[in-house]
Amino acid sequence: MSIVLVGAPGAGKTSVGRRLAKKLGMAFVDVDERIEQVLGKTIPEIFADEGETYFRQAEEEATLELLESTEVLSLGGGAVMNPRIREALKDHEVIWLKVSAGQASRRVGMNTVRPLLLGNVRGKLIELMRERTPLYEEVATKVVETDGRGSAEVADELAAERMA
Ligand SMILES: Nc1ncnc2c1ncn2[C@@H]1O[C@H](COP(=O)(O)OP(=O)(O)O)[C@@H](O)[C@H]1O
Ligand SMILES: O=C(O)C1=C[C@@H](OP(=O)(O)O)[C@@H](O)[C@H](O)C1
Ligand SMILES: [Mg+2]
Repeated sequence: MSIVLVGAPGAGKTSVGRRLAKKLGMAFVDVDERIEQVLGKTIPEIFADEGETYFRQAEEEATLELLESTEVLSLGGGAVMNPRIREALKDHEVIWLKVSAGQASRRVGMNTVRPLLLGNVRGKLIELMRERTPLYEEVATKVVETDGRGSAEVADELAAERMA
């Protein structure tokens, strides 16, 4: 059973997952980073060259495989849209890092690393969250509020609970 981090872009999945795994002495993989390694391209390049449908297929394959083999796994924000991924998550500990659209947009800022947010970052986050919040809720076995808290604090709290 893996520890899996889900939530909107900017929730802190990548940063909290990495720190949590380090504290617990467990292996960590970020699905987006794995996809970038395997395809030899960045996420924005994959979206630009191959399109979102291709990315989602690569995401499904990587996520389902890593769920079987990784101790701590950070998913991409849109992975929960996939019913096969939601089904596979039933066998794991799934931590939903909750964040407001305001905080998430401040965290991800204007950078171009997230192609789906290009243009109006806050508006697009609100839209994504409206669609995905019920799905994060559905798959989560634990919910952690991250607004107003640093990623290190969130990770340290999760690690402490786990080691208690
Ligand atoms: N709790 C937090 N408070 C403030 N900044 C954060 C927090 N969690 C993450 N960040 C910052 O927000 C940005 C996005 O974090 P990241 O871990 O990539 O999120 P995700 O993988 O959920 O999209 C990074 O620059 C990270 O340092
Ligand atoms: O919300 C999404 O659909 C996406 C979120 C990104 O991951 P983060 O949530 O780690 O930013 C990445 O998988 C891709 O850009 C698509
Ligand atoms: Mg991430």
